[in-house]
Amino acid sequence: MYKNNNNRYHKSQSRKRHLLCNAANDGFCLKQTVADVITVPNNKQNEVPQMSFRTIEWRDDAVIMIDQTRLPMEEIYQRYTDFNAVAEAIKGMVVRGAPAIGVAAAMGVALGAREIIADTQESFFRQLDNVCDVMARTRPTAVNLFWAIERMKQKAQSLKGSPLDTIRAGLKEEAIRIEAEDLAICKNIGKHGADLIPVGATVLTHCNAGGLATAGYGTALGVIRAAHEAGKKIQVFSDETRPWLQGARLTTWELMKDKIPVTLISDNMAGFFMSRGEITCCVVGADRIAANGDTANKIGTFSVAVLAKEHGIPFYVAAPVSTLDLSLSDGSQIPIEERPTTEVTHIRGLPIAPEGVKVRNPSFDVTPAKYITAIITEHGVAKGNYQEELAALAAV
Ligand SMILES: CSC[C@@H](O)[C@@H](O)C(=O)COP(=O)(O)O
Repeated sequence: MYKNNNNRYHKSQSRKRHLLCNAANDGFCLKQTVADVITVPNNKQNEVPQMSFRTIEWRDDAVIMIDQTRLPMEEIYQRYTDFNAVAEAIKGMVVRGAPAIGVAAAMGVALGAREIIADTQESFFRQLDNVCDVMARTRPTAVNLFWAIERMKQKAQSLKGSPLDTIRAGLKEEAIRIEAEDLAICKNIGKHGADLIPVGATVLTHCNAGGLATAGYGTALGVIRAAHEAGKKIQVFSDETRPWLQGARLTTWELMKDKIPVTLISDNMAGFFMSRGEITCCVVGADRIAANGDTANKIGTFSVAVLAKEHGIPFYVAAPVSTLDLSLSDGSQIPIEERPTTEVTHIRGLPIAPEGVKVRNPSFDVTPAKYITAIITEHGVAKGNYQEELAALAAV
């Protein structure tokens, strides 16, 4: 048995204020009424002073997430108190990016634990398993989601026998801890990766592996941020990343906010700029990395990696060790999500293809390890023998 209640905060860029809206309607802010005014990037438990936006946070027993379906046109913060709605938000890309959906799933489990009405431990744990299953069915490729759910299950098990409110409080603390750790992890990825970026480099990135895809700072963009903070005077080329346009909408938005020089290109332009010597290196994120280094990331990453190899350009993957799936010997075993065909046939509701056309929409591809110059993690950099080096980094 669960309770349900969700709200939405709207930061109108023109009016510069935040509105609390009822999320039970169809999702268009114009129809919503002003119920409250808040300052959004503000969590006393875990300040993120250097980020000008907040991807996800636990506040006042609710999960607040920036709505990534609306960026860059509107900066809207959704408020969730129901785990089913968090699951829908993950599926619907309100929150996205492997580490960020891990944090969202953990917070969803913590919300679910609060919603459970149970007389016995058995009933509580049975219902908690159901909450975890709902979270696990959201998106199949990013292993961070399953890693975070497993961590929440282990936390609950460690508190088994305690009063249910103690277990609920423990789960909330664990979810907040996962978020805080993710930010620290991204900073360390940045530290390890920045050395690989030459002074004055033009760095190509694909999709969004930034603060929006994590608890803040980012993985690939964490490396770029750290190089920028070190004064290396770099610039970024951002692939638009069809069909969902994470590069055009999100990477450009967050880099421009941070005043890191960025140029938007369409996906089919990468080879042109590489052939002219205008790209120094590539840095991308990852959704799942197999034991041999094969890496699943946003669809189109593989093509960029092949082009980079052809032009002798280093191709780096930046990811936390929670993205490693050492149970898989190679990338052929990574499950690839296929998303709705309308993401390909439509842009913002407008059709761009004939009605009824046959469509495929795999959301990720796998880049074989041979195309990857190095994998940058928070524990260090693997280059060469991924089998051994990734296992060693995971064991730190
Ligand atoms: C730090 S995020 C790494 C990856 O999750 C990212 O590159 C990516 O592919 C995101 O895909 P998305 O479908 O937007 O969730």
